Amino acid sequence: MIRVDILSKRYGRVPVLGPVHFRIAPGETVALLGPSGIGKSTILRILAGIDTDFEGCVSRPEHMAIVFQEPTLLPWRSALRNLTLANAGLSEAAAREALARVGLKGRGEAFPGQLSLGQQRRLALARAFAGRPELLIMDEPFVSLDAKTAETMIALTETLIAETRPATLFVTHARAEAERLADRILELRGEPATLSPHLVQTEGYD
Ligand SMILES: Nc1ncnc2c1ncn2[C@@H]1O[C@H](COP(=O)(O)OP(=O)(O)OP(=O)(O)O)[C@@H](O)[C@H]1O
Repeated sequence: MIRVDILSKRYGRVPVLGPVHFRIAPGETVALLGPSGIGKSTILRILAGIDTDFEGCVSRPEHMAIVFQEPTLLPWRSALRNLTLANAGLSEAAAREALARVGLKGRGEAFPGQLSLGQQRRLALARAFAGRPELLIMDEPFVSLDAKTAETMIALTETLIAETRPATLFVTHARAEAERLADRILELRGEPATLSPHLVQTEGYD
């Protein structure tokens, strides 16, 4: 069980988050929804352990993967090496299989700069799922894509989540996207931001 218990988060003197408490069960997909600037990415960074400067505590599994808005690939490494370097113990055969799963069969030797942006995003997804993480964190992975590419990516993510079943927290502005992918939606509101009470399901979570 992943536990996030944030009492408060400030940047300097500015309070950004008030009390934010939620749990994510193994295999559950949770969407974090809210307007721009409310603190969604801040919560992801706290959950990922990238930001430790907050009041509260977080408990998460060690084995996690993060998909950022931009693909954040190593430009001087091949697609294959991007997968094996990020996932210790991943065999070359398994990495090739992971590339094939996202439609990049035969592109293992290509460098990120030789792939289109849509292909780079698919490579970033393959990298995240190939290691079979217990926790998957995604920060607006479908933003600023054309409608067709976004649809392909969402469908692919749905399939990979169904196959791999990590506990997933993903950030989005788009309610339709949240409703489609998530088992549960958490919505941030207010200043400093807290979770909108009527949307938070606590039953069954201690
Ligand atoms: N490193 C930082 N220093 C100071 N303020 C910051 C920092 N990072 C974020 N903020 C501020 O904290 C607030 C929350 O930012 P955050 O990026 O978490 O919002 P968000 O909901 O993810 O926004 P968006 O949907 O636009 O990505 C914003 O007002 C932002 O300006």
